[in-house]
Parts: sequence; structure tokens; C-alpha cells
Amino acid sequence: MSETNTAPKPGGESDRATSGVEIRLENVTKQYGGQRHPAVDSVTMTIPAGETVVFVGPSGCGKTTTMKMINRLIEPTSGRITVGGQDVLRLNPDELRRGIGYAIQQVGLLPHLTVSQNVGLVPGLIGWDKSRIAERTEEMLDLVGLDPAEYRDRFPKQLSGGQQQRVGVARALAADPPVLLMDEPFGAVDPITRGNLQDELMRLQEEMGKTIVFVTHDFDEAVKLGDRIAVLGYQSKILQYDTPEAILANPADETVAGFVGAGAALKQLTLRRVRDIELEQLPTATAGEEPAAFAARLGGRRGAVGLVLDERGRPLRWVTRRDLDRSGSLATAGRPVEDSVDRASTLQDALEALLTADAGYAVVTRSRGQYAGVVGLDSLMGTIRALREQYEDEDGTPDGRPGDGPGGSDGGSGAAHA
Ligand SMILES: Nc1ncnc2c1ncn2[C@@H]1O[C@H](COP(=O)(O)OP(=O)(O)OP(=O)(O)O)[C@@H](O)[C@H]1O
Repeated sequence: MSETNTAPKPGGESDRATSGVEIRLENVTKQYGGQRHPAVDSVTMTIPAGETVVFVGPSGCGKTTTMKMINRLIEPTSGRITVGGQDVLRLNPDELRRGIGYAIQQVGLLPHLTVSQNVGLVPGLIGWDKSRIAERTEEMLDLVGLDPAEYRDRFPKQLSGGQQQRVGVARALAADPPVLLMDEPFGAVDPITRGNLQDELMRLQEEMGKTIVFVTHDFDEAVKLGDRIAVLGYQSKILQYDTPEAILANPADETVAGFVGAGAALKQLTLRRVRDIELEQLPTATAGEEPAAFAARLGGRRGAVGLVLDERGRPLRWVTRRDLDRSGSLATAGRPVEDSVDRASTLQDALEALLTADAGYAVVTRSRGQYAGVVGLDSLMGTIRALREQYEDEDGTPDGRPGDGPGGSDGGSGAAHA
């Protein structure tokens, strides 16, 4: 960032989005007046530039307080916070906040302003001219999937909850800040809308590379969105701060394991794509071939499975040796292939296809639907095993991350990037 002591610079002149900057918290404490214990007790962590870091933890543990100290909506009692190398306590709080996007569950749209006026609020405050604001507002509405022509002149109460949250995200991004703080921004919508909003945020972030601090109760949301997850305990003590893969493979202690919840192994499968693993090959034949010829290729091994493809190489049917012995034509032998995945699918999608197929494999296809190979149960299990081993050293503690081991964190040592 710049060397002068001004707020994180929003809205550069170029068309390229302003990319994220590092945030550091050093021994940050918040003691609310009249409380016996600090709400946040000496937290030290580094949030790397351009990453999405998700704070998860039980209600009341201090997530929101920790986040709001970054843009000084809450003043720290002690400690130091820097954003892009600048000490936030030395900046004018209003200016600081204009340089940091902020989206919250309650959305906080101003009811008497239209959608476009809400989105253009911060750009207006920092002195953009009217035409630039209008252009930016349209661009942001487009970006979050709201047709500007239809929505720009509506008032917040004329929008659904999910649409309001989209406007909230558009507003947070409008001045192109390097940092976004998001406090349960998708908390108040149904699961499907929530999933869509999450997908969109991920897509946006891939383009923007902002530094995003995201607070949620929902561990699955954290796994989906986070480059890193900070699992926080009472007084924002850092119980574990690592990638979703590492936390799923190796929760630092019982509390984290409780938070990860059931099905950690399955959740890991959402983090890996079919293209990350080596495909297996099954014997194949085209529908016009003789069953007996294919039977010979399939061999006599019990349970051997083959695939019948159409003339363009697309998978048609699963067949076993028994199917072939009983059938006069490959076009009707065995069972139809009902589900397939491609290389971009998650391994969880592959598992689902595998279970639907009942053949012990999921078919993987290329872009035009041609057969590329299969994923078998053994390779899925092997992937989970490998992930586990990757994050474990010989003592069973997380690999190479001092202070993250079971019981090893004292709240000040959980920073993955010191
Ligand atoms: N203004 C305040 N005055 C006094 N205590 C407060 C204040 N705001 C929060 N607290 C207390 O500080 C602690 C941390 O609150 P905080 O809102 O940061 O937790 P949280 O993890 O974000 O919770 P939730 O997930 O329920 O939103 C809680 O015990 C809360 O009661």
C-alpha cells in the first residue's frame, strides 16, 4: 500500500479491481465496560492479502467483536491492527471505513434510498463524480446478478431477502475496497439462495482477489468459502487456524472436532475435484459389437464391469459378464448409465454418481460427453486417506504448524503466517 498514512485506498483509476492487502492483529484485546472478562483476549493473527479467512465459533465467542475492530466499528482496548501495513488506530475512522467494504446479515440498506443510491453511497462519499458512480452501480448490480434496469430504482422493501443481500454485497464492493468484512452476510435466506450467494461470492472473489474476513456459525459455509478457517473459542482464542483441508483432516482438539461435526471425511470430498485424481479405465465396447467378443475382453473375473459406448464414444450402459452371457445385444445389455461427472466435478459429486450407478464406479466424461474414465470407490477412499496423511506428521500432529497442535495454542500462536 501507499506510504502515506491514509485509509486503504479504494477505487483505483484503472479498470482492474483493487486487490487485497494483508491484515494483522497483534495482541488485540477488547474489554467492554462493566464486563468481568474481555470479550476478545489478546488475539494475534495474520490474514494474508487476497485470501478469504472465515471466523467460525460458538455464539458469543467474540467473532463479531474481533471483526469489527478491524474497521473500528468497535475500538480495541489494547493491541495493534494493521491493514495493508497501516495502523488503523492512526487513521481517521470514517476514512478507514470507506476503504473497507462491510456486509452484514441485517443488510443495513437505507430504506428511503433506492437500490442504486444505496450502492452508490460510499463512492459518493469518497468524491466520485456522478457518471462514474452511475456506471459503477450498474456494473455492481450486474455482478451480483440483479438486472439494473429492473432493480435500480426499487426501494429495499420492494426486494426479497436474498435480493437485499445481493444489494448489500454490491454496496460493500462498490468503492472497490481492498478489504471486505462480511458478518453472516447470507444468514437470513433459505438454503438454496444461500448456496447461490456463496457460489457467486466465490466466483467474484476469483476475479477480485480481495482480502475477505467472513464470520459465520456454519462450518460447511466456512469450508466452502474459506482459503483459511480460524476456529475461535471463548474470548476469540484461536483453536485452529489453517486451510479447510487441514482442519477437516486433522482437527486440533476435541472442541474443533466437535465443530467440524459429523461427516468430516465426506466434507473433504467437496474440496477435491475429479481432475485432481487419476482416472481408472474399464473395458469398453461400442453398442454394435457382439456381446461374446466383449465378454472375452471382460474376462472371467467375478464382478468385472465394462462400459458400452455409443458411436460417438458416450457412455450408454454398464454391463457385467453375466449380463453379456444373457443378452443378444450390447444396446440392451446390463443397465443404463444414468449419471456422470466431468473433470471439474467435486469428488463428492463423483461419490453420489457412484452410489447411483450401483456399479462401484462413477463415469467421467469429457466436454462433449465422451467417456474419459471412471472413478472407483477405492480411489475415493485413497484420496481421503492421502489427505489425512498429508496433514499428519508421525506423531499425529498437524504438519509443520507450530502452535496449532492439540492443546498447543495459547491464542497468540495460531497465526499460520507469522
Ligand atoms: N456492546 C457490548 N457490551 C458488552 N458486552 C458485549 C457487547 N457486545 C458484545 N458483548 C459480549 O462480548 C462477547 C462476544 O460477542 P460477539 O458479538 O463478538 O460474539 P460472536 O461470536 O460474534 O457471537 P454471535 O455468533 O452470537 O454473533 C459476548 O459475550 C457478548 O455478550
